[in-house]
Amino acid sequence: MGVGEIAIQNVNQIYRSEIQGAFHALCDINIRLEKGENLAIEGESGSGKSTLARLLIGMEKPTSGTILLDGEDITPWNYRTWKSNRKKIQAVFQDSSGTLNPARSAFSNVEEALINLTSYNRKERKRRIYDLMEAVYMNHKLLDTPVCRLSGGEQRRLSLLRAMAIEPDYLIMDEVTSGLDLISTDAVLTLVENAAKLHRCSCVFVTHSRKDAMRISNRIAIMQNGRIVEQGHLIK
Ligand SMILES: Nc1ncnc2c1ncn2[C@@H]1O[C@H](COP(=O)(O)OP(=O)(O)OP(=O)(O)O)[C@@H](O)[C@H]1O
Repeated sequence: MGVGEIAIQNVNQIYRSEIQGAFHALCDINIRLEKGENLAIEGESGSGKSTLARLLIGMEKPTSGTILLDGEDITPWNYRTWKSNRKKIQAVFQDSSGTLNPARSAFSNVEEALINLTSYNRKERKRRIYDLMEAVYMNHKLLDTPVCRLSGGEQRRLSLLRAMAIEPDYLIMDEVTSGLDLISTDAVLTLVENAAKLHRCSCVFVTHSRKDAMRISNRIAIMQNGRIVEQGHLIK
């Protein structure tokens, strides 16, 4: 198994509570993704899409099963292992409050990731941030603005831009286009398309929108009640 491949094998996620008892949020999930492939995970609300995304980035551990990145089982990884792999795998969620520092400027939020995870010098960092701002149709003037004063859509684009700036091997996106207007949606999808082509980054794209899935993905898995009910290649 090479760099950029994902194998999700017999994964189950069971939540237990006193009121509900055992709830199977994910049942026997099996997905294999080759390097540079883009997988859309589509399904109705509550079908388990975000749960699967959380497992892929170590926010939760599965009840059973294995998840292999580059052939390595990530399920036993602890906080330190995840931290040392931040360059490899990046995630963007609908709510960007967990990834961006609201008090700091847009520029310093992105630059911090570049300082920590790449070897770009100051001039290269600035160039990269300006180029990516253009790619997502964001005005350079916003770079000096504290994140807390950006709109929800701008914050989402900024966190995507931040994740892509460091050119990860894997990019996990959960509902990154929901609630955005048509122009912003187009900008986000174009950026994802280009990143996948240029860096051969493997993307997992959680969405409700078949149209968005068709545009940027070559594979699709459709979920229902915690199970994958259909899986295959998208023909464009
Ligand atoms: N920590 C938890 N404890 C108990 N149940 C949970 C937990 N997290 C998720 N669930 C349940 O698991 C199911 C799947 O949730 P999930 O968020 O993965 O769905 P989704 O397909 O992403 O939905 P949406 O499209 O609305 O975001 C839901 O019924 C949810 O209530």
